[in-house]
Amino acid sequence: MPPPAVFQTVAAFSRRLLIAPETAPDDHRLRPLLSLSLSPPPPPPPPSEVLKEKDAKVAPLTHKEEVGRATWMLLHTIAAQFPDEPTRQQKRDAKELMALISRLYPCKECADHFKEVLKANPVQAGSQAEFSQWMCYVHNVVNRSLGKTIFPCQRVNARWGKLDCPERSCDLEGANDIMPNR
Ligand SMILES: Cc1cc2nc3c(=O)[nH]c(=O)nc-3n(C[C@H](O)[C@H](O)[C@H](O)COP(=O)(O)OP(=O)(O)OC[C@H]3O[C@@H](n4cnc5c(N)ncnc54)[C@H](O)[C@@H]3O)c2cc1C
Repeated sequence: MPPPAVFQTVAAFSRRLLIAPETAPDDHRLRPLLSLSLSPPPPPPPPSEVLKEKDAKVAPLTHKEEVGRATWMLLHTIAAQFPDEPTRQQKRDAKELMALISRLYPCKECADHFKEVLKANPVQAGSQAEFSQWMCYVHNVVNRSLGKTIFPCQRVNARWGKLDCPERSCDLEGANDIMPNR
């Protein structure tokens, strides 16, 4: 015998409240802990549909803002991990990295603007502190041009500190380390 109409209404309402409308029904993170559903759960979708839904959720970065945030995260993290006493090669690498970003950054107007920023502010990578302060400075130049808040560079180590890797396994070797200067 089907459940009384009042229960069906409550169950339908609870599903609408507890599961975000744009959420796929199999997204366990957003499923309610307690569902009032009286009907058995729908059968799982065929594997091909699951793939399509997952693909949609991990769509490639397409927005300028997302690419920007991801790039700044990488650049500030590289600067935070940069050796206190870099080798000549590491100093060259830092300059080359920034030059490559200014040529290959996937937003032409951003790349062109960043070339100008680099011309006016040549890379300073004589030490970890110098490189991370320089990175903060040029990020602020971009922030200013976009009307964004200026970041206080004295707080850059608090925002982008050394990675917490076991036994400092993320640290790069520098001129001061066992490996000789390249
Ligand atoms: C090289 C480069 C050039 C770009 N040029 C352009 C452009 O010309 N036009 C455009 O529209 N977009 C450009 N972008 C993207 C833009 O800078 C932002 O990344 C994007 O708009 C998203 O901004 P956001 O406010 O989320 O934070 P973001 O600016 O991406 O910053 C990410 C996080 O870094 C921290 N942060 C902010 N400022 C600093 C700083 N000075 N030092 C250290 N940490 C800081 C904050 O915690 C912030 O949340 C560029 C990105 C890069 C990497």
